[in-house]
Amino acid sequence: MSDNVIEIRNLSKVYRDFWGRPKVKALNSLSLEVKRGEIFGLLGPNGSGKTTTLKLLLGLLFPTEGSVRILGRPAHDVEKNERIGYLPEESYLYRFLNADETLDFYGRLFKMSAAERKKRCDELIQRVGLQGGARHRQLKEYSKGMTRRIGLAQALINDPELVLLDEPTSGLDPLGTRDMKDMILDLRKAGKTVVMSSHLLADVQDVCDRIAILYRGELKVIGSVQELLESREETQILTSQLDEATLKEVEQVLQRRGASVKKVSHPTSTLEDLFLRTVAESEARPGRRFEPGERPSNEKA
Ligand SMILES: Nc1ncnc2c1ncn2[C@@H]1O[C@H](COP(=O)(O)OP(=O)(O)OP(=O)(O)O)[C@@H](O)[C@H]1O
Repeated sequence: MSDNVIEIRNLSKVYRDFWGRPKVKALNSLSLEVKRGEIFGLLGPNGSGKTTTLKLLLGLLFPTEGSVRILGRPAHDVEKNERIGYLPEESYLYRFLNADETLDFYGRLFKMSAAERKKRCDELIQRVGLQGGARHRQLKEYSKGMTRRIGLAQALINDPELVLLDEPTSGLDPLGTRDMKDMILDLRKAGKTVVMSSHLLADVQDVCDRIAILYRGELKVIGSVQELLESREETQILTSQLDEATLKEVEQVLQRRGASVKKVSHPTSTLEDLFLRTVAESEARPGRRFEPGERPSNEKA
């Protein structure tokens, strides 16, 4: 069997107006593959065709031209959707159900037995962090972050091989974002394939193995994140703290070899990291306040 979970060939989509006249060319001759077990990111500015691509993969839209094969089947084959999970950009869940009832409802759609539904529901609620009181509250009372979590649980109810996530981290605070990213990485560990669209480039960089950048419906860049971002003209060496004399010696060695030191600095961590450490430290020690310029230690609280 092919290693490609998704094969898109020369895919175009033209949206038509009420009278059937072409209105918008949302995708123009897109070709790409997604391999089994990878996390693939679809990037692009507003209106570049990301959601259209995801909907074409699900068979919710018909292509104007080209073909899509997904899990070895044509995209219009509805049976393949039993092996796919989908988190849409906007939540379409029933507002008056609680988390348990929501997952039970979707479990029934997949014809799962009552015992199976109960087991899967417990597992997923735990996995997306909605255990405790949240589980029994109606979704209309949920925050954005909680809504995204139950949306992900719903997308995973059928233990899908392929998960399509439209803007999974949009509207989440840094804690929710970190959890969502960890949940996506867990899916890869479990051998699933994930395709996600996002505007949030740092999130994509953190989790995706490969990305494609679309612009006005056309594929502009595709490749592994590592390869695309790596600078091959420079070398970076990270060492323990060096004193002035040692630095001078290193510089002299490099000069003798025809190279030069362009920058000497201390590595910085990310703002996400600082934020998460501050929250963890505040939870662990509620009375603690940091002086201006002071920060929580690098050790995980
Ligand atoms: N149902 C529709 N009818 C007409 N035009 C549409 C329809 N859906 C999308 N479009 C148009 O197709 C183009 C691609 O839209 P799409 O939603 O796929 O982009 P996107 O990359 O997901 O954008 P965003 O980042 O804003 O979610 C846009 O110009 C959009 O206006």
